[in-house]
Amino acid sequence: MNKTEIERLVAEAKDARINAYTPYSHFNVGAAVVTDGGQHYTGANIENASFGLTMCAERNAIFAAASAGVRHIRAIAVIADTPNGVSPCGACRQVMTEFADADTPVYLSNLHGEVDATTVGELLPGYFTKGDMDHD
Ligand SMILES: O=c1ccn([C@H]2C[C@H](O)[C@@H](CO)O2)c(=O)[nH]1
Ligand SMILES: [Zn+2]
Repeated sequence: MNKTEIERLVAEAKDARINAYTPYSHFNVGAAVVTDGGQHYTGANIENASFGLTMCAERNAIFAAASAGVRHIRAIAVIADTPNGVSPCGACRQVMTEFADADTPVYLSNLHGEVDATTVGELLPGYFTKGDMDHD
């Protein structure tokens, strides 16, 4: 991902954040993914009165891509109003691994222009995969 591509993905995550539905936490998150084919998908966090049913921005973006038939993601950006780049929750880290590689870039961003580049593998070392279900 070059600088222009990263800036575009972070800007898309920021735009998606506008549609966050957060009457309970008031913590708005946006996410954007770009696929191997160059298609872009976004998501925002959507809360529920039954709090546990809340869905994070990252998973909404990834599931939007997957629902459109995408099976591999090239990069992910996440943004929130945080002091440093927002830290994805454990569930989203695991879901990222399903359609990405250990070295797939993840850009953790905030509204002050911070963009911390990390990877799916760094975010969740030892993540559970298909191969972990193999047995004889
Ligand atoms: O990486 C994260 C962390 C939290 N949230 C959402 C879930 C909930 O709506 C709010 C507070 O946890 O932030 C996300 O969307 N992504
Ligand atoms: Zn999450």
